[in-house]
Amino acid sequence: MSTTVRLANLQKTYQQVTALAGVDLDFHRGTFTAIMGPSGSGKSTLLQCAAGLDEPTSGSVTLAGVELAGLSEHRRTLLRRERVGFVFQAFNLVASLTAAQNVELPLRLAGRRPKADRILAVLTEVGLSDRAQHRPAELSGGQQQRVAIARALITRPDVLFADEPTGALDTTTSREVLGLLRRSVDAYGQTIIMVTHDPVAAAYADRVIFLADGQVAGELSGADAEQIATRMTRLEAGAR
Ligand SMILES: Nc1ncnc2c1ncn2[C@@H]1O[C@H](COP(=O)(O)OP(=O)(O)OP(=O)(O)O)[C@@H](O)[C@H]1O
Repeated sequence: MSTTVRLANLQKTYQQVTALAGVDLDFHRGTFTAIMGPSGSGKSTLLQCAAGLDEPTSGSVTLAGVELAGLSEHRRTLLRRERVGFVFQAFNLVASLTAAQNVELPLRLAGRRPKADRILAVLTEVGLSDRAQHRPAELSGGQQQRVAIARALITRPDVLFADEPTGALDTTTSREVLGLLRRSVDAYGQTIIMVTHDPVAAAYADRVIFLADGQVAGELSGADAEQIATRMTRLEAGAR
């Protein structure tokens, strides 16, 4: 199995606070991984460092075969633009642009000319072919998140990072969005790394990594929501 993202002895310290205390993880191509852990355990820091949005204090991040340490800010930006997709809790769509224009944006930023049929195909994949000309304010939260996923997938990124992608959605809409992420893994071999607090969301992943105090505190593969919730309860009680 080929590795898309490799973290080696990753450490991150903010002033006196240790957010990551030596994390070693490999994320394989075409797999869906959830990152869980108590509040403050380092999940967002891990995601930010792995995606090249933040610099670790020490250790190494290799993304699609490229070592991030020592890359200039410009090279790092290009790598993110070409290799990485992002989905956030707050959707982060551009309010003045239609769904189709939002989806086109990463291609335009990369200097590529978007093809209308390709944009429509991606919007169709996320079930929004009839909403291409609607602006974010005219869409429900779940629809906005599906536009954000289409925007993240349009460049066919090596890895999609998702930070609490269902945090602002109700249960039914969350399931739709998670089903969509799962399908992108199964149908296109997308690689996904997702931070979540929700054991039901994590159960859509192939593997769940648990963090505690900035370190890997265990993992589960193919677990259901109940098994994941049980492990989380133990971690939150301070047990490893
Ligand atoms: N910019 C910063 N400056 C100082 N400390 C920070 C900063 N960002 C994060 N931290 C600290 O690093 C630790 C890990 O934070 P992080 O946000 O990665 O945790 P998390 O697991 O994502 O938490 P949550 O589930 O509450 O979002 C925490 O103790 C946090 O207070």
